[in-house]
Order: sequence, then C-alpha cells, then structure tokens
Amino acid sequence: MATKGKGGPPKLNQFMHPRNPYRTPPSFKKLAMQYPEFRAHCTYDLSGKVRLDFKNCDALRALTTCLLDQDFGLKVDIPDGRLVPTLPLRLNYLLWIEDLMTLSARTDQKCTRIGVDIGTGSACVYPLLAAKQFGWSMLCTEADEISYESAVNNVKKNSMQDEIFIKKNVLDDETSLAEITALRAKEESMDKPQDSQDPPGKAEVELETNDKKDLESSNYIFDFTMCNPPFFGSEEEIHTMNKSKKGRGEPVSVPTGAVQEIVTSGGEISFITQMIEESSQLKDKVRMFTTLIGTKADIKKIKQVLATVSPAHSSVTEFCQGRTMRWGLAWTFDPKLQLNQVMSKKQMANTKPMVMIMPRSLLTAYSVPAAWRMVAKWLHYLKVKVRVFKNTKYFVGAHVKAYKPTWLHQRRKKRELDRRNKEKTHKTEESDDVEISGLKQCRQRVKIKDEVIKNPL
Ligand SMILES: C[S@@+](CC[C@H](N)C(=O)[O-])C[C@H]1O[C@@H](n2cnc3c(N)ncnc32)[C@H](O)[C@@H]1O
Repeated sequence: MATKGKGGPPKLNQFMHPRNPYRTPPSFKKLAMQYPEFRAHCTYDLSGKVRLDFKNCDALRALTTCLLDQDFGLKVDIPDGRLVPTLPLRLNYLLWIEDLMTLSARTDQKCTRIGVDIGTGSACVYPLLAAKQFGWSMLCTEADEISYESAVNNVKKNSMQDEIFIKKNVLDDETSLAEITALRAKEESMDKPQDSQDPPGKAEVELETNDKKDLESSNYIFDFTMCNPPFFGSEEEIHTMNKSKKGRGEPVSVPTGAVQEIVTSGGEISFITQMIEESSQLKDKVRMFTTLIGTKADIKKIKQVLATVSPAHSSVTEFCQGRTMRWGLAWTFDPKLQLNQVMSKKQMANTKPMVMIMPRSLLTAYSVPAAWRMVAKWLHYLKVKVRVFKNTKYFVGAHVKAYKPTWLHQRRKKRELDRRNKEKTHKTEESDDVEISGLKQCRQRVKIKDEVIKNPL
C-alpha cells in the first residue's frame, strides 16, 4: 500500500517504474555538499536533516538541474519563469516507452530508435535523457520562442546536435523529415554486418534475417512520438485545480511554467484530440504514438476520441511518483505491436498468481522443492529466464505456486507423526539418548541430561 505522509496525499514511490532510479529518493545532503547552487536553497532541521522548500521555484530549478548533472552528467539551464521538469515522472514515461518498444517487431538492439517529442520545453528534458540514457535519437518541436532557444542551447551545451534535432514545427516540415530519413538510412547502413572472421551462429543468422525482413516491410520513419501536453484550459483553471482537494491536504510543490507552456485552449483534451486525429494521417510514418494525461477524469473522453480513429492496439498506464499521479496513453495502427502486453506496476500487483497443478505421476518425489526443480529444469530447457522474488518462493513470470491438496498434506502429516512415535518408543526402550524432534522431546532430552549431570557414575 502507498504510505501516507504528514498532512498530504499518500506517497506513491513504490509504484514507480521498477527501473526508475528515483524509487530511492536522492540524498539532499550529498547534493548540498556537491552543489553550492542547491545548498543555497537548503535549510537544516535540529537533527541536521537537509530540507528543501518545494514551494520555491528557484529551489525546484536547482534540484532538477543538479540532479541532471549528478545522475546523468547533463548540463541544463532553465530560464526563469519556465517549466521546471520533475525527473521521476520524466523517467517513468521514458521507461514505459522503452518497455513498449521491446514489443516492437524491430527488436534488434543495434538499430537506433528515433522518437518525436512534441512540445519539448526549455529544458529539452525528454530528448536529453532519451539520448543519454537510452541512446535514442530525437526530433522535437517547441512553439514558444524562449523555450525553443533555451532547448537549442541545452542540446549544444551537451554536444548532442547529432542526436537531437529541434524544430518549431515538425511533422509537416519536409526539411526535418528529410534529415531524419537520412539519419535512419545512415544508421541502417552502419548496422549492416561487417565482414567477420567468425561465422555467425544459427540464432544470429535467424535474427538478422527476421530484422531484414522487417525493415524491408517497414516504411516507418519514427519509432514513437511522445508529448507532455499543456494541461490547463485557462489561467483560472491553474488556480482552481491546484487548490487543495478534500482529504488530500495542501499540494506539496508549486506549479511552475509560463502560461503559454501550461495553458492551451480547450485544455489537454483538445490538444490530445488534435494529436489523435493527426496520428491517423501519419500512421505509415510513426509506429507508436504516446501522450501523457494530467487528469484522470479526462481519460474516458480521450479514449472515446481514440476509438474514432480505430487504432490496432492501445494501452493506458499510470505513472506514480511522490504524491502525484499522471497517466500515459499509447496507440498504434500496427497490428503487430500488442501494446497491452506491457503492464503497469499496479496492474502487476493486482494480477492473480498463475497456479499450476502438478500431476503426481510426473514426479518421483511429490514435494514443493521437487516440483520446483522439475519446473526450473523445463524452463531452463526452454531458455526462459526465471527470477526468484523476495516474498515469493517460486516465481516464473507470474507467481507459480506448487499446489498441495489438503487431504494429501494431512495424510503425509499423520504418516510422519506415526513414524516419529514409533521411533520414539523404539529408542526409549533401547537407550536414554532420545532423538531431538520437536520442543517436547527437546525438553525431555535436557531433563535426561540434567539427571546424568546430577548423578554421575
Ligand atoms: C507542459 S509543457 C511540457 C514541456 C516538457 N516536455 C516537459 O515535459 O517538461 C508543454 C510544452 O509544449 C509547448 N507547446 C504547446 N503547444 C505546442 C505546439 N502546438 N507545438 C509545439 N509545442 C507546443 C509549450 O510551449 C510547452 O513548452
């Protein structure tokens, strides 16, 4: 269950993406020691704990820029008054896209992924993280002049001009399409197998043949699009939506960002509706479309809009971080990309365990470890990776519980008891050295020993 903090909504960190590094909160103490610009915003309580004022935009900006530097080696400037991205959410979204792309038929690790970030913001946070952490190339759009300039500078600052392209308008811009098509062609020619002295194994040949077949049949230029759309419909909405909700206490941090960054006419529903409509015209160029959704209440309406363009598959997930939740929607017109195969952490937690009943005839010894050894052997033979989780003894993709019928369990228990009693009677007759089994017998043995000590021969 989520933990409830003092006076605020419950903390949701445990539902963060399993690979999100911020599942373990960063050490403010370490950050304060390393970065004077972060230290300037810190206070210390009586126990010496470092505290940050999350309602101060400058403090939030220092936190994000210092973490980007410390954890990802990214130098980022965010102009005053512009949106300060929080990193746990950004990583949750990118990691989910990474999960979805593993389903893509282009499973070759060598091929560079090319994505589009719609409305990249002044920090250019998604493309920078995507290029640095995942090795993807990104084409981005940014309509706001100040944010555009700042995003271009941030890319230059990190020498990522070969991986990140920023445009004011993108998908209808022939120049950017030409640039990306050229990049894709370059990547593909680089990925072609070089003459090697070792002949490839059978598995490698099969993989390469499948990849080639897939590339031949694919005209996709982009692997995915992503977007954190402007959230609010008006300036008044910013204030009403951020007012404390009953039972949730005061919001922990302040909303950051200029009006033109976070407000759009019609709110996120209208922005996402437009993206969905445009996606059906771009279905041959983009394999997968995704967007962030800021309000739970909007999901139903957005799903209805999505149904009108009849995607082949779609999937909704939730992103949990700190005390806020956001949602992700992905859709594709490619029938091979079964997006709903990727489950969110919450879905995983609610999934019932898979129960396997092992027929006795299959096993020489009918016990849980014996059943597990047999399953593990089959899985090893099938080359299925098995992870053993802390609280589950036996785990195979889903929980695999060895099933023991009660009647059988009781019969075995009775047989064991009979055997012990028989042995006990037998041994007591023979000698005083009673075998230890169970607390009662243990006491009995101690008594016997006591007697031996008291009455030495
Ligand atoms: C909510 S902010 C998200 C910024 C950044 N992606 C992030 O997650 O931190 C939305 C961004 O979209 C930009 N934007 C709004 N309408 C746009 C459009 N039609 N084309 C491109 N960018 C747009 C805004 O200027 C703003 O920077």
